Amino acid sequence: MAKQLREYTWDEVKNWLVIDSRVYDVTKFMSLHPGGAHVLSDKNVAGQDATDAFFALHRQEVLQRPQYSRLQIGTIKGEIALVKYAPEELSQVPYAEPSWLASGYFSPYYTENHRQFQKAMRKFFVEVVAPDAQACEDNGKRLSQAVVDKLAELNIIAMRFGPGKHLKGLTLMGGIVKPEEFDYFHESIVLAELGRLGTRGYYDGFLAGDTIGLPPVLNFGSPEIQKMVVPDVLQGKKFICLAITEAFAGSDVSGLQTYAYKDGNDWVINGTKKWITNGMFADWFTTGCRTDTGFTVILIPRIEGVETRPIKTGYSPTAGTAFVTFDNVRVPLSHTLGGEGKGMNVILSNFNHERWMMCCVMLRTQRLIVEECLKWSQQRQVFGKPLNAQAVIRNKLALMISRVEAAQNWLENITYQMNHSYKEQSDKLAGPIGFLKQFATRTGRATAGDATLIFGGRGITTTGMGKLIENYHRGSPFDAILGGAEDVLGDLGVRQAMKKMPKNARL
Ligand code: HEM
Repeated sequence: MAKQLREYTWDEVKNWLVIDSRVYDVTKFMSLHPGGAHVLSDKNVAGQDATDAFFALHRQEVLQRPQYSRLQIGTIKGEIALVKYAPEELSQVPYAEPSWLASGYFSPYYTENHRQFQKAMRKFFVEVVAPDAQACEDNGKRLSQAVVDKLAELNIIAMRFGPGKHLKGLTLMGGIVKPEEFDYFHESIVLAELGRLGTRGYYDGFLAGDTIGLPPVLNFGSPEIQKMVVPDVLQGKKFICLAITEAFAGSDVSGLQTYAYKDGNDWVINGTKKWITNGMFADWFTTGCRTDTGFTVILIPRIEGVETRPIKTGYSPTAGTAFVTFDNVRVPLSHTLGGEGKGMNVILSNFNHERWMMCCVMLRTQRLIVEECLKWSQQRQVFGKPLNAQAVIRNKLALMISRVEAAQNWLENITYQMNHSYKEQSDKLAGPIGFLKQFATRTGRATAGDATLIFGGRGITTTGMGKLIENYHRGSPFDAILGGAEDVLGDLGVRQAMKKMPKNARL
């Protein structure tokens, strides 16, 4: 039964704490307080309005934790709380939401259905995913099966492969959107809500392996292979990953050494793979192999001869990043995806969607960082004034807002093109998506640097006020490397443009 809260007058609360009109009995908590006991009995704090003192040092969510919320014994008579904890609602902080969600702004791209979908998706991410994200980011465990089961129930796993045949007959998000109406803006909304959690390792742990490992099966697998793999992955019963990079070679696919040779009706595979996202818990490995006829992609189940061990990266082990070894692994020839020697085609066809997904997530996290900085620079007092009274801080805010707004507008433009001409993607979209990812990762790291300076010591601390800044600063270099290194992608865009230069173009 919920505790009965009483109303108090200021005279009655001399020994207690009052934060935003809520009265807390901290008598027993004092000696346990991580910030020390005496601060709670200080004459400017105990029995006084400690709202500003509290919010200068703690995130709102501290008071939501059950062990602390139960310290509340009542409220101050006639006063109402000003600070509202409502993470599922649209933020009213300027630029904290993309303009299509900000009141008074208009967008040519989003419909009422996208808005309804966003509302439901936010609620789902806040209520179901966020607690798991924070726990796994901290303890390094893989995302919980309970969350995977929920994702499967709402068909969110299937939605992460974009619009297409795989959605046919499914009820998406309880029926909010019909499979035939689901478009890339819907998918971008799922990704944005994930990015808004601000937990970079968990984002990759959140089935990123499925999103890049399954498309080669969906697009190039035989009907038998698809039957064996696709339903289980979409229902969250099995997991798949993409195993291309090696210690020997990354983007330079010709340098890969994992070798597959034919023996009767089987491939026999030997080699190693490195930096394989979700490899630690994958049941299937969509694997790039050198074969006698060139580069071939082969689907390898976790069977005898397959070993995975964790790689310690700079972000949370919840991503399941693995070093994979294949030791005389035997799989039927029918596990070839896209034909023998035609692996390059399979891999290239994956890239645009992967890079676009990364842009959706990382730009939403970048926007979250802008929101954090706007809030912090308003509430933090330095030299007797809010931090945002300093022109150097406002200058940083100006640049970070401009960067994320520019990238968001570009992202929406590209998403619109994807809705209309996805088939022409390799021709029309590979270059722009490469440029956008380069831009988003550069701006991301610039914003991470600025945000760290705004937050100072808190920006390099994994808990407390600046924890999201610290996570972003540590995680944003991953965006610049995974899915294609930043400078390589810029170069790709220019090379694509060069191919299209009219031969007769002259100054
Ligand atoms: C019910 C009231 C309070 C609760 C539940 C509480 C809880 C906490 C917690 C959990 C932390 C660890 C850091 C974090 O997770 O953010 C912390 C740190 C701290 N608290 Fe409190 N606190 C309360 C009130 C206050 C008040 C009124 C003050 C003083 C003005 C205060 C001063 C501090 C300080 C100085 C730190 C260390 C901050 C840092 O490391 O940056 N706390 N508190």
